[in-house]
Amino acid sequence: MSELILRAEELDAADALAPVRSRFVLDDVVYLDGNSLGALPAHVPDRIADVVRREWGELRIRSWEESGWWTAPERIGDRIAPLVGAAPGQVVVGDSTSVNVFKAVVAAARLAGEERTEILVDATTFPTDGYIAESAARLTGRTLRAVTPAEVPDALGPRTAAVLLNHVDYRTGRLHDLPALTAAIHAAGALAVWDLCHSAGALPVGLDRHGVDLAVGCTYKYLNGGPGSPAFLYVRRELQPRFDSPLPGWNSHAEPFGMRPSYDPAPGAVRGRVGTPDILSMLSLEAALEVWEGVDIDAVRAKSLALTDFFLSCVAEYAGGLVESVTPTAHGERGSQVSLRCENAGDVMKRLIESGVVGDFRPPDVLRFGFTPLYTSFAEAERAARVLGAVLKG
Ligand SMILES: Cc1ncc(COP(=O)(O)O)c(C=O)c1O
Ligand SMILES: Nc1c(O)cccc1C(=O)C[C@H](N)C(=O)O
Repeated sequence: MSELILRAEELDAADALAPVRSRFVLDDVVYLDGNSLGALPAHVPDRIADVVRREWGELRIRSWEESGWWTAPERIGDRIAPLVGAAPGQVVVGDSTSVNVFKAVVAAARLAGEERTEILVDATTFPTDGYIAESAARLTGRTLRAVTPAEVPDALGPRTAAVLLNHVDYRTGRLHDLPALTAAIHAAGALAVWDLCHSAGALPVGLDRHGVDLAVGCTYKYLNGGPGSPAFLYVRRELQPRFDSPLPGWNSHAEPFGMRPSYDPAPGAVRGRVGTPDILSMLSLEAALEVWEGVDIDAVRAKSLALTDFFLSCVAEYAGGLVESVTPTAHGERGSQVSLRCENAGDVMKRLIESGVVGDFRPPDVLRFGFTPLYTSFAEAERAARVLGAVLKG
């Protein structure tokens, strides 16, 4: 047996998170795409069957109150809050990430005041954030400038209203320095809006500690909420009274059943709600979050770094010289994925998937491998690198 296989066995035997894997539905496939769609937690189907059959089928309309449907967005927000370092009452769940990016950027521009005429957006962002920021800028009468996160400190100035950044780059897996960038944005008098899609559930974020103003994130990646599960929006407590939503639907009204013609926003995170929540998806997410019972996000981070370190050393052994890592080696700059560049990456990923290793391909030449510490083992990291080496050597 190779040394790396033995090493993987030792690492798995010493892994305190290893038992959490049994909380998920998994098979023999090495699933390294949890950074796109997390695996199914085993108890979710029964919970959803109960929601459909009993809460909807039998209780019907009564469930809005009796089954806690009405308050699900803020209740589930409070369940996500500790994972992203937020005290209760600041996170609300609902809508897609894209819609929440829109709410957050428009609200940030409004909070910044009219004399601040420019919004900065991460030039390396997942495209939806760029599209939405452009529209938000146009609607609020601001100009939009795309800069890389490294260029942000120099681009800031008295005209900057808000800056929209990704915590982890979806393509390279680079972790950006949220504390330092947030501090620089604040020093310029602007607001910091963070997209946590690739960090929520993968590493500690520390939203409150670092004074982040607004943040959004999806729940179908490392939070395993299921395909299209609702996103979350964080609004820092001090900003909530002035948070002026561009989508002030009736669910965010102080008295939604008052059916008043004029809008009076609810206090707190509820102000980030819009319309009727997607209850089936929302309650799937709530059930999925139970896998975090007894799990410490710092332990998740430690395992994530150990997994990606180990995978990189296995890649060096099995595929050295055939791929180039575009993910930083420094721990402080790495999220929970490894991105490797190679020729014909699209075809390579197809062959990997046929061989039982699922990652994904992002144009033009990146193979992405996401490591979900709740269910990925070191043996799987070794096997993925070994199969990659075999595929590349043809
Ligand atoms: C950084 C980032 N933002 C946003 C999204 C997606 O937004 P939505 O949930 O609206 O599809 C993704 C991935 O899909 C993403 O990686
Ligand atoms: N949101 C997705 C979807 O609806 C279909 C397929 C993939 C996705 C993704 O999550 C893509 C992902 N954000 C990425 O980092 O590429």
